[in-house]
Amino acid sequence: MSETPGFPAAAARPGSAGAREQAARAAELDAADPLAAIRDRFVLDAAPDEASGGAGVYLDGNSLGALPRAVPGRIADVIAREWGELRIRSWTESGWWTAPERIGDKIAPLIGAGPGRVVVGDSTSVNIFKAVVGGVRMAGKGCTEILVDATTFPTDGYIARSAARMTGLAVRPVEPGGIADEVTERTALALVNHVDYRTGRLNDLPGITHALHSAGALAVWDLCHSAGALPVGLDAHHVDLAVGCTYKYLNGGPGSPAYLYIRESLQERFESPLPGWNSHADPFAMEPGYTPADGIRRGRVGTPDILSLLALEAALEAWDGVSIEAVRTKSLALTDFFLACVQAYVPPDLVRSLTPQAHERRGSQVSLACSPQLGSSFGQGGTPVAGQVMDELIRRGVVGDFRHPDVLRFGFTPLYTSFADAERAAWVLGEVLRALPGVSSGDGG
Ligand SMILES: Cc1ncc(COP(=O)(O)O)c(C=O)c1O
Ligand SMILES: Nc1c(O)cccc1C(=O)C[C@H](N)C(=O)O
Repeated sequence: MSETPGFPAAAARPGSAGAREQAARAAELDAADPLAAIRDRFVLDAAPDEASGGAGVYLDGNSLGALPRAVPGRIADVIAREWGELRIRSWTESGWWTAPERIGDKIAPLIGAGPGRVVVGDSTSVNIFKAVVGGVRMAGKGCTEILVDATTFPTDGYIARSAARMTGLAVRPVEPGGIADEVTERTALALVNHVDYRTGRLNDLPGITHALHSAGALAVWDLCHSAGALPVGLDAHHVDLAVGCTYKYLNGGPGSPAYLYIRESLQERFESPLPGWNSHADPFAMEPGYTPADGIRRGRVGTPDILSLLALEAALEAWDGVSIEAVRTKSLALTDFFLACVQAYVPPDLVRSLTPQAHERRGSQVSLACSPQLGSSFGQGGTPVAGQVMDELIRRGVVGDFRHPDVLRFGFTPLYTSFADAERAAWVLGEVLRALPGVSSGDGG
């Protein structure tokens, strides 16, 4: 392990009383964890280990989920047998043609949707386009604007602006907490992130959806950072349209296809802005005129990305026998415990949690703002130190990520993250921060 300039080599971990207490608590929590055995369904590094200095704490499942063990064998079979031997017959005999709806129905219970309401395919960005233009086409004639979450992941804003230009509407950015006050009878829809990608704040999906409906507007939710991490309740809260990716907490793999949810009672009115032949009522009639399919199939576009789709289907087997409620319970316990360990191990005032303390406002990540006012060797011209801190954490085996300008993000995937992982990550963070110039170095804990 080569050293990062400015950071000493990782020291052997001293056994202070505080650290022993947190490590013992982690062991207790792991022993009592009903989801602990699910970790074996994933390919991960060996568990943190005191003797070796600990390797492999993966806290970036909110960007790219870990590999489920069921995927490689399934994909090998798809390639060798379904493609290699059956070839074109697999569209029917191996169920390739119906995979987008079949896999949509497997995701549906995780986001509180009944069967026939979710279709898998295309990227989240493309599905945002379908949902926003499709939503505007269903909105009242006098509508002049689309509200967009002012703190949104950028792709949503970019696409909403383009969709607005194409439909003659304006985009107005609004903080999610202000939507109930800002929505008017001229609002066609609001596009909102369920969990904020930077801070991990969980927005009030039931309340915001209700406020939008009261003003006659549609609610379009981006579930990228909530699906697979917490209950969403799409049907129960009468959400109109929703999109989300499958490569984060659903562990579908890099670039795995996204999904589109259309409320059942709206499906008949949904007019896709991308009416490709897969969404036609009779695709193999190959008629020049377009007639949309009934039901959720009208959310499809063109030929599905079969290898990625079937990798996702195998990945979803990791959910067999797991309830999303149990995942939420563990997620909150993990993030509570991580925050407690950060408080115990990190010298005061070096980091500040951007993630809400309140459980009802917290997603499944912890974002820590890392102060820019540290030693000059770390902050050239006022550049925050957080990026270098994350580089050093990764070098020491704790993988989170960094978002500009000063955010350290740690994602907790309850299917495979242990309490020992959380404790180890907080310890290493404290160690890295104590090594910064001008920070007094105790042994933490
Ligand atoms: C909230 C949100 N929406 C959309 C995306 C990305 O969409 P796409 O998969 O099309 O790149 C991300 C992350 O990449 C995201 O965090
Ligand atoms: N989608 C990503 C990608 O293709 C490459 C690297 C990262 C990502 C991400 O998922 C970013 C992520 N949505 C975020 O929350 O920052």
